Amino acid sequence: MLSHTSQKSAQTLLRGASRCIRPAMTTRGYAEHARPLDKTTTFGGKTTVTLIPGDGIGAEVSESVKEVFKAVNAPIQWEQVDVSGMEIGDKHMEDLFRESIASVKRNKVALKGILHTPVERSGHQSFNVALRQELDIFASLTSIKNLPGIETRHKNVDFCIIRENTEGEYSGLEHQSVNGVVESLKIITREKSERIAKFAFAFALANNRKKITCIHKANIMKLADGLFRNTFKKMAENYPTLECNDMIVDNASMQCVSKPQQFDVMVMPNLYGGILSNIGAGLVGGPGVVPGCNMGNEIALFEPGCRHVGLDIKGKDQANPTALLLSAVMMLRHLGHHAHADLIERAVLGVIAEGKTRTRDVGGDATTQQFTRAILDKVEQL
Ligand SMILES: NC(=O)C1=CN([C@@H]2O[C@H](COP(=O)(O)OP(=O)(O)OC[C@H]3O[C@@H](n4cnc5c(N)ncnc54)[C@H](O)[C@@H]3O)[C@@H](O)[C@H]2O)C=CC1
Ligand SMILES: O=C(O)CCC(=O)C(=O)O
Ligand SMILES: [Mg+2]
Repeated sequence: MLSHTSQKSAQTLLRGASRCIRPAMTTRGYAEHARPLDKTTTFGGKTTVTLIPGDGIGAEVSESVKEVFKAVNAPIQWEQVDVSGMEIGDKHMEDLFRESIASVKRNKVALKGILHTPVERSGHQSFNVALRQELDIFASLTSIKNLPGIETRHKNVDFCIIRENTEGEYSGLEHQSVNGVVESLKIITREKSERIAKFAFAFALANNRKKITCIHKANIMKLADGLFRNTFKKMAENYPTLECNDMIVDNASMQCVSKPQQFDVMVMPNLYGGILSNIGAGLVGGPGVVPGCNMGNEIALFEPGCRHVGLDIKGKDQANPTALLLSAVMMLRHLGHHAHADLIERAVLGVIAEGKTRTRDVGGDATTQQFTRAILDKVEQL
């Protein structure tokens, strides 16, 4: 049984989850999450969505999404905020960051690229992480699925990574107690472990998934990951129809690259999600093809599932826009625009399956613009 206070928050969450998650009705079986649609900003049949292109390849792949949305007449009005994580300490950027948060809070739905966080500077919190914490978009979802046409070592890969998005190793609490000794705090709370476990089970049921694996390192972090794992196990008692197991993160990484078909839904603390979503992306074609989203009780923010900035190819017209396009497809489904979502998805997957026009990351030589053009042509044919 859950404690009294936890029961209360679990009940709140239950209400949130039941309205937050609707069954998938998708051609690819992507999760469809939803928040009450009446809270979106909709005028004249168009829903206003915050667009944060981000750094690196963000501008180019966002351009691709905008072109495709225009071609299919998707009922979306973009509210674009060009915030960047590159300019540390810049007052204008801090203002834009606040503006992006205000915009997402207002619109409740966003599409986002990735903001860069320089490794070498201290005293600068990642805008990506700050955004997730401030908006309390606590559940990160990455869909790892083979795309027909992209040759991979493993076939029939289809699993979802659900990652706690607001605490754990990303708490940003570090200090040097004495010179040469750094303490970095990982925060795991029962409340947030319960809400992510609850989310994962509700998600699995709503999306006709059969099995949930909790990933942890409770053999070493007995208190922190022990709490995460025990909370998951308690929650599992409420879901007798779902098969549950747990796995240490080291083994899970090995299992992922050797027998990925054993996984269906995986739930885990923050950093393990970052690592496993990257391993997962490697299984199915790389960061350019994996979509994702971040869900809160009211806000949904869609962004590429393994969150790469791509500074090295910025402005070179080489980026694969598929990850952002498929994230945008998830967003359209979230908003109930199924016909537009299906059309874009069929066009994107159709071009990939044909294999004539492919970006370099998946073995071709097409530019971002050529790949986008091929999708637009495909839309015309469908
Ligand atoms: N460095 C940062 O500022 C941030 C890093 N991260 C995380 O750190 C990890 C590694 O990040 P980085 O080293 O910055 O990786 P990165 O952004 O340099 O990406 C790695 C490689 O994948 C390629 N790539 C990524 N997306 C692509 C696309 N759509 N099309 C074609 N090629 C693409 C890049 O060009 C690059 O060669 C990731 O897991 C990411 O989630 C997350 C947010 C910010
Ligand atoms: O924002 C960052 O700099 C890193 C965040 C990260 O690793 C992630 O979003 O997966
Ligand atoms: Mg990461």
